[in-house]
Amino acid sequence: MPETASANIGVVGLAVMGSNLARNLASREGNTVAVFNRSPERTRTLVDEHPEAGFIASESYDEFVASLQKPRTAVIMVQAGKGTDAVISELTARFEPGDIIVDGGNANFHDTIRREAEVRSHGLHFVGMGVSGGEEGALNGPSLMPGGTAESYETLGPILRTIAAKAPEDGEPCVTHVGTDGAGHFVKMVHNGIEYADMQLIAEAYDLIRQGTGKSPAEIADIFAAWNTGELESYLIEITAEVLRQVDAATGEPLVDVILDAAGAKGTGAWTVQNALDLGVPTSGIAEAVFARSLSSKAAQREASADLPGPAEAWTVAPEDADAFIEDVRRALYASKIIAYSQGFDEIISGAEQFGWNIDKGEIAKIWRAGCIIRARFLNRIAEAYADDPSLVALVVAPYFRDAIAGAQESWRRVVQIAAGAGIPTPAFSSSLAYYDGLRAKRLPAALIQGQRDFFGAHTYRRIDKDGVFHTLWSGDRTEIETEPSWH
Ligand SMILES: NC(=O)C1=CN([C@@H]2O[C@H](COP(=O)(O)OP(=O)(O)OC[C@H]3O[C@@H](n4cnc5c(N)ncnc54)[C@H](OP(=O)(O)O)[C@@H]3O)[C@@H](O)[C@H]2O)C=CC1
Ligand SMILES: O=C(CO)[C@H](O)[C@H](O)COP(=O)(O)O
Repeated sequence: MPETASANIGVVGLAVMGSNLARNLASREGNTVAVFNRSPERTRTLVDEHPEAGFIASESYDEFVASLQKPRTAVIMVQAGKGTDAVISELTARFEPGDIIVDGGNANFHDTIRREAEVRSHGLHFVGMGVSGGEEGALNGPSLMPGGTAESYETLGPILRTIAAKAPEDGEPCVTHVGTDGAGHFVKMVHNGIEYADMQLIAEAYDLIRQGTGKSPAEIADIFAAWNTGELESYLIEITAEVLRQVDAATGEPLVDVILDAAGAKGTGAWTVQNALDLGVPTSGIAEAVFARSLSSKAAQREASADLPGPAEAWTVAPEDADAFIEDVRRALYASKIIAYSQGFDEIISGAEQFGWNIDKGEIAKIWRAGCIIRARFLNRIAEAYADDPSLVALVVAPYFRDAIAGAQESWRRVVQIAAGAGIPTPAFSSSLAYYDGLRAKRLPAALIQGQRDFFGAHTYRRIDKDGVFHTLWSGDRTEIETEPSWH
């Protein structure tokens, strides 16, 4: 048991994220970091490998809590779900009013809302904090999305600002108080949904170029590296080039050709879509990205379907057209990426309304500029768009994005047409374009759907030419009556 409470912050959970976050904290002036892990071996390994960090290590919750200065602050970095609840229960039993428990795991924000209320009932602060950037980000500077009370952020904010990534444009730390209770984890969830869409779009771009031009992964790596110097500049484009360039030591083949084509998922993308459905937000590009991973993992169905008929003729791009095709794909990728972010921010707006959070969209764009997986040059444009018009209804109508899509849309349409004709699945490219055209449409066939609903279920409809709610007597003389609204 430590003789004095000497740490100003503690970390519970010392797997890849917690150990790196603890080292990041310890490297900042003024911090003394207490560390604890359920299995003591991890704690011992961390302390042995990093004596320079000056960790105060504990092998029990009692010791850990005793090593923290009051008011105590502990960051939990454990497996989200039951592990988080177990640690919260141990800390809550030992912490005192005014102490702060931070959950930096990928928690479901509904759990965070529940936990915040429960922990608050003990007089403690609970901060659900989204952390993005993986292992490297946790160590050198993640993007941080804390929720919780403004009061807890007064204590926590200065420490978080020191460990967060710094935006390359202005050096601003990538952290902001997102909103109360589950707001931070909600925004992190949407971040991950956008991450799924971004990754799927990149994968579709790669697939089209590979199948269309026959270029090798290494050649396509060069294309992505070139794209990374322009408007598509982003971490995900950068690492795509790295992955495509990698050669498998065992076979000498490109690594991408020996990796099983079944994409995993831990659940945050699915949460984004589940909540979008609950909120009535059309995040179709993100949904397609989640479903594309599911489809890729349906081994039996894919095997059984492998001989199903496709296009009669094989498709390739003539060598003299290859550069133009690749440029079309680049533009289609940029336009679709804008849609993915537009849908993600739409979900943030609706979630904020639903849960009573005052989320500053421009600040969210700013804290995603560095440290996180979706960091990208064009986040500056999103921040500018919300600075120009904080009540912007959709990113796609902001002047910069409107112009960007105007410049890309002919390419985008060609790419989707070619993919459909060639039988190459591009669910994210295609659904993003359909979403864009759906938003643009002066009139949608939803009118027919309303007519059908009224026919079979008397669900009623509204008219374009007068107020009120109407029903046609379909089973009677088919005259129209004004009526009470049915449920939706
Ligand atoms: N990996 C990544 O890139 C990112 C991860 N995250 C999130 O950060 C958190 C930590 O991730 P990561 O470092 O990958 O670790 P894991 O998600 O693999 O979790 C392992 C850690 O959880 C601890 N743990 C599990 N169950 C319990 C329990 N009941 N009581 C106490 N401790 C428990 C383990 O302790 P023990 O050693 O005893 O088993 C270990 O320290 C997760 O919530 C994850 O979703 C967020 C952003 C990125
Ligand atoms: O949170 C993250 C980055 O922001 C993680 O990397 C994320 O959990 C990866 O998700 P998945 O395993 O579902 O692809």
